[in-house]
Amino acid sequence: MVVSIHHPTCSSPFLRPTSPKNGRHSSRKLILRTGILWGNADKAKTRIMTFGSSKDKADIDLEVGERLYLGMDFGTSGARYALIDKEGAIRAEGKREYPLYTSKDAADWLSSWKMTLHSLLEDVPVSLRPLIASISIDGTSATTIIIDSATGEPLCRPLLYNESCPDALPAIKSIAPANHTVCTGTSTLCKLVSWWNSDDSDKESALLLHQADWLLWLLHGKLGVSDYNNALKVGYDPEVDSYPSWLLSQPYSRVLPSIQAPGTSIGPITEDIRTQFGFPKDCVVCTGTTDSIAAFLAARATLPGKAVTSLGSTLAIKLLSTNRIEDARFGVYSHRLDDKWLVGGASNTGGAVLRKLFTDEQLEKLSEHINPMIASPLDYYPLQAVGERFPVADPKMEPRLYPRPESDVEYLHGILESIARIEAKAYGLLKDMGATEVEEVFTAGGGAKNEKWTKIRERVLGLPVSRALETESAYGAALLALKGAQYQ
Ligand SMILES: Nc1ncnc2c1ncn2[C@@H]1O[C@H](COP(=O)(O)OP(=O)(O)O)[C@@H](O)[C@H]1O
Ligand SMILES: O=C(CO)[C@H](O)[C@H](O)COP(=O)(O)O
Repeated sequence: MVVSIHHPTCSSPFLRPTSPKNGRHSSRKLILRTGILWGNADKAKTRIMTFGSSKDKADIDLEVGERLYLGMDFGTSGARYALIDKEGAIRAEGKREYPLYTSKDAADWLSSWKMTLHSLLEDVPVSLRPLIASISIDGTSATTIIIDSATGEPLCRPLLYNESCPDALPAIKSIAPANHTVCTGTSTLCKLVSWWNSDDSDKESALLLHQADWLLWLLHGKLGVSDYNNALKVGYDPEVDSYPSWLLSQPYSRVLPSIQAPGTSIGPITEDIRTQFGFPKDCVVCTGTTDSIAAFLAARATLPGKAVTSLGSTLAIKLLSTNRIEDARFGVYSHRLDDKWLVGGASNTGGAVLRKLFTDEQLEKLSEHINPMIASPLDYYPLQAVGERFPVADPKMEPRLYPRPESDVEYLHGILESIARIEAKAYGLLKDMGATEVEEVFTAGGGAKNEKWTKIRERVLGLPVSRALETESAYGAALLALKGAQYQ
């Protein structure tokens, strides 16, 4: 039985850039690969010349009437877009850092994400926008936004993917099955229950959305729609395609969004945004997914035993398995991918720790001097702050990044090797819990470009490790847009 919870649709919000609120506006265009579209009107083909890209592409021909598909990734440290054709070739891509907005001395993430969405749409080449048939977005998992469904205004600040609300855990453990995915402080359900129990605002028209849902709502204007990947951590059961009865019987269940499969057409882009950016009348907006699932989709891994490690700000692992496993005690859960399961979890270790110590340029230079075939004797647990989600779910776990050697090359080697050991522990845990055994690992995210790290990981994992065909989650979101356009 599918339970759908419908919400009144409030007036669609305008996607207008909000002026920085007492904060710096530091958004800037970092990389833009764009195209110049020209062609002889009576020619069957138009020609695209890309310039300024890191990958020189030959002239690319677009069939007259061909359509394009736009994916956007709202990750931890910034957002990207990828525009692809029906064969999956990239026609344009770009990225933006999040501008810093503050409100009452706290980060104003909603203004930052809204401005970044506007900037990414502005970065899409004007000449290609009329060809865009569909749009989808991925966001960080369990990033929770609670809004007033009558006005669209937030009822509290967004709670980010790695924030924890342990105060709600006892209540959740008393209703959910033992060690269920929601039984961890960083789960979306913990964030919802913590707000429900502590916030005295009027909850009558409250509605929960995930980051990707909220961004997509800005484009399609229909409130209360999510996907079964983003909804996993609020308790949705993708196996039976409904919220479980133990959740629906709770008073706060009425704030839950209705659920579609990722890459499902929700409806047309709103007229004001369509005309503002020059999208075609038949452009549809499709449900999204989470950033690490989008990274898996981008890697195009289709066989059980294939895995994707996302080396972004965090270390997120996705292994394609024929069976579902979950245990909140270790931060292990399974996302549905059609008729199979993406088992894994997300650690708080990863690139964000590196970025606090080294710039990307320093990482590149220092890595040149690392011999990946020699094991580092240094044993760290690289965390930005106290608390780990996976493969050990311990909110009190302390970062361990000392002793620091004189040589930064040795220090970086130790950190990269220590993160590789955490990755190996994670894959070993999944095998012990009965998931399909991993046989090959593809790498996504910013760390995928580090060939020395790839070699270190191959040695530590004892498996073939390579860079994914496409390493950006935005590409995976574009594949969801393509899917949504094809199965409207
Ligand atoms: N050469 C490199 N070696 C290892 N890590 C790198 C390198 N260059 C960038 N990174 C890391 O990649 C991360 C950014 O990856 P990205 O996928 O953009 O993150 P996210 O999407 O989570 O914001 C940064 O934390 C940075 O430290
Ligand atoms: O670390 C994160 C942000 O980058 C998210 O937690 C990541 O998306 C993993 O969550 P999921 O496995 O649900 O996709």
